Amino acid sequence: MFSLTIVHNIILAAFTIIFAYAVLKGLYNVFLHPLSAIPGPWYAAVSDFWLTTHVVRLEQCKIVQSLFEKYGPVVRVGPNKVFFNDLSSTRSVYSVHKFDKSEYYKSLLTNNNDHAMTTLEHAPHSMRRKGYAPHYVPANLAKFQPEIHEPMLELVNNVANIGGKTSIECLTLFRNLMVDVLVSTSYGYRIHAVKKWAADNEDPLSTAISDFPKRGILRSVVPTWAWNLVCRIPVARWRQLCDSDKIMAEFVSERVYQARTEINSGKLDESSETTPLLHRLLKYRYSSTGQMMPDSDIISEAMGHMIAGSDTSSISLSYFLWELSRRPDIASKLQAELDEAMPNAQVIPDISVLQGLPYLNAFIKEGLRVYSAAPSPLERVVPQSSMKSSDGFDLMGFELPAGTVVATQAWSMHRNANIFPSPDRFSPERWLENDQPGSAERFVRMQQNMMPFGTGSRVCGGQNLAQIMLKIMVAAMARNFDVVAPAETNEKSMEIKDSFVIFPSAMECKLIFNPRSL
Ligand code: HEM
Repeated sequence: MFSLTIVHNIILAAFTIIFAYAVLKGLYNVFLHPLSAIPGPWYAAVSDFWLTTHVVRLEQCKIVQSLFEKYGPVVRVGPNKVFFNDLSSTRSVYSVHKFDKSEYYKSLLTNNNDHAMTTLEHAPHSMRRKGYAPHYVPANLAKFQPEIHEPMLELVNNVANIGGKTSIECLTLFRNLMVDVLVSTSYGYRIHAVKKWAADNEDPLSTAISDFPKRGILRSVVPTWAWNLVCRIPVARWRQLCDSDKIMAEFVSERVYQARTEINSGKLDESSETTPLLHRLLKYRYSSTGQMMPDSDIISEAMGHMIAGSDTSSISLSYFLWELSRRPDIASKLQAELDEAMPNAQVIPDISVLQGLPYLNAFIKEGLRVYSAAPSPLERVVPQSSMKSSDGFDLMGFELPAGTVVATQAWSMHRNANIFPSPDRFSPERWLENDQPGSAERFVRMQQNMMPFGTGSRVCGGQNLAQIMLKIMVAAMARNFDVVAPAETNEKSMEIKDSFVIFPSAMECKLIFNPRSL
């Protein structure tokens, strides 16, 4: 009896101390913390809990936007986190000072190893980037057009065969197309994911790529011991999701092994006009050490590109096509331009022709503004000594100490009504040149505020490929089909949710493609 009372009192005392500590810490964070002068809701300053509740409800971008609307362009969103919505601060953080990334990015590791996206520090990142960057320059990508056109036209023919009789789930279809393109341009290998889709066969790699982010979210909220246990649950679909990292790693490892064997046996076709990404990486030496890139780095890097490139592009295109289904005015202008530029709907013109089509390009710019696939805060950390001030970093008059996490988000930069009037309206026309006074200046301001691919030294490494793919996919689909949304695809099902990348709330985008009389 006596010992029970002691235990009871000890527990009570422990709870009281923890509670008192939490209250004092909260009060310190709100009133005495070096960031306490920064506007924002007091409950966000107390702890990270409030923002996390919105992250798990998949609505971080919208909630942050509502804070900017209420508190202005600098907002404290957590005890140690400040987000801003301002062009010159964006330049300063991402392009001039090139702050390192925050720990958040480690949740995107592939094969438990870094790739360009997850390498936090500037110097090691820059070494990695030099290895892959030459692959994505426009002149090199243009050489891969046959590898892109082939699965694209195969997809068009398969969709035409369905003849608009049933709706098609676009996220899956276009992810398969991206997987075909990424696998052939990265490894010089054909996986035929679109063909498998047409035959109603699932492609395990494509499924693994789509499962990987979901696995990442689950993995980050479950402790390792519990994760190892739940992954043993003998349900095939569940095991597939748990193993998505492994499935991708095995696929890429096989490609590395195959390419090394070809190189060592002198069988590699050096005369080929195109060099897949993998072959570049296999020959790449880190500039600082002169060492070859180790296989583990090559594998995680290549996996990182497959993940970064497939869902982002397929989600963007799905939203673009949904917009076409709702806006016959836009669809008819786009089709009129494409009918002229693509007299034969089964022949995709050279990319230089598509790049010269004003309405297509305006449509894609507006699509990237409204339906940016990765519009989330891009977190960086104020370094120990920043060049702006000896004590910290001056963000629009607020002194931020070293270690503060700072970020801006494309979602808000793209919805600034001073730069983009009626920002919620989808209007390709805003990107078309006109002879109204001030039009050129307005155009420059809009360009400066666009950041669908991020900005500065960590800008999307594959943005040129994404741009090429979006142009080809929109041109081929809009030239060949009229897009109609079935009743199940509507404002509610397509409501944007975000978890770094966006997706429709229904997790699908079903559309009907009626073949046009060509
Ligand atoms: C519409 C499609 C795409 C969008 C919206 C998009 C968006 C982004 C964004 C916003 C970042 C910057 C992340 C940050 O600063 O934290 C990024 C990084 C990256 N993206 Fe993309 N991306 C797209 C397509 C692609 C494609 C097709 C590839 C390549 C196959 C790719 C490869 C990468 C890589 C490698 C990085 C890391 C860059 C680095 O730090 O060196 N992305 N992407």
